[in-house]
Amino acid sequence: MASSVDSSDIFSSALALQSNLGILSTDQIDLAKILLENGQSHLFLQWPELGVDDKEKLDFFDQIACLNSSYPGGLAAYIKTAKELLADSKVGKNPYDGFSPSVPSGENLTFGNENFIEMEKRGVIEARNSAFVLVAGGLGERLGYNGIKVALPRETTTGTCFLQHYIESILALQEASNKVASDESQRDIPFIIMTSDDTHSRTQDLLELNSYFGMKPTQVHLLKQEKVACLDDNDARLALDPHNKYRIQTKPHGHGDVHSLLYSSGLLHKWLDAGLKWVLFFQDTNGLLFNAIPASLGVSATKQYHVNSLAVPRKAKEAIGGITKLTHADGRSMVINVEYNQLDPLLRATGFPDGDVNCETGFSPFPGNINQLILELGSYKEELQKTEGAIKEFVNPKYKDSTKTAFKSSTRLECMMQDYPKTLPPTARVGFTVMDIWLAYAPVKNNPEDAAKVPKGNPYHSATSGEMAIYRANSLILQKAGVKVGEPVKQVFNGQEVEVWSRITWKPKWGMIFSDIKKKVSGNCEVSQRSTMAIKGRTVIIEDLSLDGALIVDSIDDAEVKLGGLIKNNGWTMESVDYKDTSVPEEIRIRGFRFNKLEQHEKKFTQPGTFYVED
Ligand SMILES: O=c1ccn([C@@H]2O[C@H](COP(=O)(O)OP(=O)(O)O[C@H]3OC[C@@H](O)[C@H](O)[C@H]3O)[C@@H](O)[C@H]2O)c(=O)[nH]1
Ligand SMILES: [Mg+2]
Repeated sequence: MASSVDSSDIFSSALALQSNLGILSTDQIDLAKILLENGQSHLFLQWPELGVDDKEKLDFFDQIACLNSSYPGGLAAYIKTAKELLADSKVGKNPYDGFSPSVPSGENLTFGNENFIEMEKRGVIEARNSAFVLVAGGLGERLGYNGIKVALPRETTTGTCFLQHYIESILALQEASNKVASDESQRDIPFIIMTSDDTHSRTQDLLELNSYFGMKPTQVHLLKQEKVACLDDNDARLALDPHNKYRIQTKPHGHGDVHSLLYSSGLLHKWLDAGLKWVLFFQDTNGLLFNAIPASLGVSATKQYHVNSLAVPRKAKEAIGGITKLTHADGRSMVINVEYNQLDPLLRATGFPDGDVNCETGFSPFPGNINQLILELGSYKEELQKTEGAIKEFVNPKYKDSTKTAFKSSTRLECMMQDYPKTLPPTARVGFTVMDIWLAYAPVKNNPEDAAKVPKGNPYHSATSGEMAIYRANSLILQKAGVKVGEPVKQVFNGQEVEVWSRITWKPKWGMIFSDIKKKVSGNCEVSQRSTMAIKGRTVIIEDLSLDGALIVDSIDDAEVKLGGLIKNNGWTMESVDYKDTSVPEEIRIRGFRFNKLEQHEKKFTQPGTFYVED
C-alpha cells in the first residue's frame, strides 16, 4: 500500500475516494492516481463512504483497467490527446492547415484487358502470401438492420451471406494460389475479423453454426475492439453514465483500431516468419470486392507498393472519402483519404469556392476511397513497431452553441484505418488503384428511406442497389466472356430506380479471375433478362446454352457438368415488397423485392463423372 501513502496529496482532491482506498488493490490505486493526475476527480464526487456500493466501486475500476489497457499509452494518453484535439476543434483549426489539395495520379485498371488479366494472374500467385482482415465492429446505424451486417444475404437468389461469400472467395484464392506455387507447399490464408461488443458473439455464432463456412477454425481469428471513454467537456472530463455513477460512458473508436489490435495480437510476427508479404483490409458489406482483389494485389506486387488503396470514380458529395494529394507549404506531400465530410470544407478553404463538385466527366476529380487497403507486411510491421498501431485521431463534438463551451451530448476520439499512411516517412511507396464501380464497389449502408432520398445519379448504397450490382457485374463479366446477356430493365423498389439484369450468380470456386471464367464459357450462349442462373459447382462448363427461365446447378468437385441447349421455363419473377411491411423478414423487405419461384430447372450432381444438362 506504499503508493497510497506517497500520493496522499493527490487523493486529497478526491476525499470521497480517499475514504475508500482500503478496498482497492495497489493496481487500482495506481489507476486512481492516473485519473486524478489527469483532471478526473469529478468521477468520485458522488462516491459514498466505505461499505456502501463497494462491489460497484470495484466494477468501476474493472472498467477503468480495461479502458486503460486497450488504448495505446493508456488513459493518460487518451485524455492528453483529447484535450489537444478539443482545443483545436474549439478554435476551428483546420486539420489540413498548411496543405493544399490536388488530384493524385494512380494506377487505372480496365476490366478484361491484357494488363488486367496479367495483374489478376500475378495476384493469384501472391494470394498465398497474404492475410485478409475484415473490419466488422460497426453497428451499421445508417442501415438500421437488427442483425450483424455480415450475416445479410449478399444476394437473395442463393441467399449466401456476406461472410460466407468472403470466406469462400478467400478459400478459392488459396486453392488457386497453392496450385501455382513453385514449391507445391499448401498454405492456409489467415483470415482475421475485427469485431466489437456490438458484433462479437453474433459473428462467432454465425461462424460456429456454419462450420466456419468451410474454413479451418484455426485459420480464423476474431479480434475484438473495445470502446473508448466519452468526454463531457473541453477539459476532456470523462462522462459518467447518467444511470450509473460507477460507469463511464463509452462509444466506438472507429475502424482504425484494427492496427493496434493486429500489433498487440502478435500475428504480424507470425506471418512474417511464415513468409507472408501482404495484409489486405476490407469492410463488411461490399459484395463486389473480390472481383477487385486479384488484380489489385497484382498491382501491389508489380509496383512494390507499401500501401495500395482501392478506389472507384466518385460522385461529388457521395459518402465515400476522396483520395487526395496534399502538399504542404513546406514541400512535404502525401496521398491520403480525405473523409467525405471534410473534403468539401477543405476544398472551399483552399481556393475551390464550389467545394465538392463533379468535373466535366460527371464525377468528382478525386477518386473515391472504397477502404480496401493492401499493405506490404514488412514495412507495416516496422511502422507499427514505432507507433504501436496508434492512428491519428480526430474529434467531432456537436456544440450546444457558438461559444463552443458545451456539447449537445458526450463525444469521444475516433480513428480510421485508412489514416495509417499519415505517419509514414516520405520514402514510403503509397499508391492507389482505380477500378470501375460496376466491378468493385456496391456497399450496403443506407436504409430504404434514406436511400430513396439520395440525389438522382448518385449511388444508393442500399440493400436494393447492393444486390442489383451483383447481377449487373456478373452479367457484364459473362458478356465480356462472350455470352449474349439480355438488356437490363429499369424498375423501382423501395423508391429507388435500379437496373435489373439477369440474376446470375456463381460460387467463387467456379471463377475468381477473368481468364478462368473465359475458359468455362464457349460457343453461342445466351441468357435472357428474365432469367436466373446459379452455378454452385466448380467444373461447370457453359457451352452453346440458351437460357430463358431459371437454372440452378450444384455439383461436387469431381463432377464435370456441361450446360447447353435450350433451357426454357417460367422461371422466377420479382415481386415488390414494401420495406414497412413487417410481415416480411427484415433482410428481404429492406431490398424491396422478393422472388416468386414459379419454375426452375434444378440439377444436383453428387457423383464423379461427366454430365450434360439440357432441357
Ligand atoms: O468502430 C468501428 C467502426 C466501423 N467499423 C467497420 O468499418 C467499416 C466501415 O464503417 P462505415 O460503414 O461506418 O464507414 P463509412 O461509410 O462511414 O466510411 C468508410 O467507408 C467508405 C469510405 O469511403 C470511407 O473513407 C470509410 O471511412 C465497416 O465494415 C464497419 O463494420 C469497425 O469495425 N469499427
Ligand atoms: Mg461510419
